[in-house]
Parts: sequence; structure tokens; C-alpha cells
Amino acid sequence: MKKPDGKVVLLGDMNVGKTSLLHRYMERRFQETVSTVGGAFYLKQWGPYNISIWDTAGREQFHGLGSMYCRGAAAVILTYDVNSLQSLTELEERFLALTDSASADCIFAIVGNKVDLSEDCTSPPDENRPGASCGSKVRKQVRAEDAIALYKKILKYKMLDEKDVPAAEKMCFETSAKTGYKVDYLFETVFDMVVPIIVRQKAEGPSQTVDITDYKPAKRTKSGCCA
Ligand SMILES: Nc1nc2c(ncn2[C@@H]2O[C@H](COP(=O)(O)OP(=O)(O)OP(=O)(O)O)[C@@H](O)[C@H]2O)c(=O)[nH]1
Ligand SMILES: [Mg+2]
Repeated sequence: MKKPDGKVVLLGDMNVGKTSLLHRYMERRFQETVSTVGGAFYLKQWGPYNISIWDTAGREQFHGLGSMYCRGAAAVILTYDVNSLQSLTELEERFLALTDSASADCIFAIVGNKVDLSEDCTSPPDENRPGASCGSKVRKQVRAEDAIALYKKILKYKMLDEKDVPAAEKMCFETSAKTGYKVDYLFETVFDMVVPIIVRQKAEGPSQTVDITDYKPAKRTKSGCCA
């Protein structure tokens, strides 16, 4: 297997569509998924580099694995469902801390998926009927500004200056894995931004951290212990 030069990780609550986004991009189709167990990755050749893209499980029971997947990551794609405000809140409350193990110059993208299901409404929401329809679709629950506000909170958390990182408007995306809307744009924007990080990581020599793509299961001996 080719060795990855850099790593991109998808994080976010269960059911937001991480696996579907990755399928749509890599396999060019939308297919039924099963909730991810642990994690899985694809390798994408981008120019001279091989980028591993890690799909992680959003289910609470796998939460402990998240920081291992993020280790040394050049980019983290924080994914939510535009129809669930809770899924955006979870990014800040549950997933952001997992990125502490990512590369110091890791870039962050915030992605609102499932835009095919809802619409931005110009009329103000009815407080008594928050889920009421807007035209032929339901009203979108998360506004683009909410994602931008989260991006700015991430910069604060990471103690980064807005001047030194890509603008919030550039790093907040809305996608549909179902229709393919903006999916290529998302991944390819991220890959372009990851290249300079890979170049720097390579110039600095091999990482001190373990990449689990290198992991080979230990052989079991007769006694049942590991060799
Ligand atoms: N309408 C619509 N449904 C979507 C979209 N993306 C994913 N889904 C559906 O949402 C459900 C969850 O999608 P997954 O891709 O499995 O979600 P996940 O984030 O990988 O979930 P975990 O693996 O449990 O963390 C599936 O039924 C998908 O078919 C989308 O863009 N639009
Ligand atoms: Mg999944």
C-alpha cells in the first residue's frame, strides 16, 4: 500500500453524513450507509502526494478514538447537519478538543451537510413552529452565520489570529452528499490547502507520532499472548 504523505480527518456527530460525503467524493455516488464503527480511510492522490482521508464514527461509544485519528492531521473537516442545531453545538462541545493532537498548523473546515432537505427562508421563523416549512421544504435550522461564529471560536480556542489563517467565509461550506452539491469543491479546496502543510511536515522529517495506517496486528502465539 502507498504510504500517505498527509492526513485529513472527518469529525462530527453520528448521522450528519460524513461517510456519505466521502463516498460521494471518492466513488461518485450516494448510497445507503451503515453507521461507522471505529474509523476507515481512503487514499487520494493529489498532485505528487497521497492524502489519507479518515472517516470516523460519530457515535458516542467511539468518542475516545477521535483524538487518535486526529494525530498529526493536516486538516480536520468538522461536519454537521444543517437541519440540526444540536449537531453544530456538538462540534464545539464534543469534537473540538479531539483536534488537540492534530498538526500545529492544521486547517479547519466546517461543513453543513444535507442542504438538499431544507431551504434558507427570508421570512423570520415562527417561534411557536420552529420546524415549519418554507416553500416546499423545511426551514434550515443552522444559518451560515452560526457556522462562521463557530469557526471564529475555534480560532480563539487554538489561539490563532484571524490574519494568519484562511477567512471564515472560505472555510465554511454547505454541501449535499445526496445531490453532490459542493462536495468536490469542499475536498479539493481542503487538499489544495493541505499541500503546504505536507511540504513542511516532510521537510521536518519523519513524525514522532505513530500513524495507525502503519499498524500491523501482533501475531498471536500458542499461549494466546502477543509476539
Ligand atoms: N437527504 C440527505 N441525506 C443524507 C445526506 N448525507 C447523508 N444522508 C443520510 O443520512 C444518514 C447518515 O449518513 P452517514 O453518512 O452514514 O452519516 P455519518 O456521519 O457517517 O454517521 P456515523 O457513521 O454514525 O458517524 C444516511 O441515511 C444517509 O443516507 C445528504 O446530503 N442528504
Ligand atoms: Mg459514518
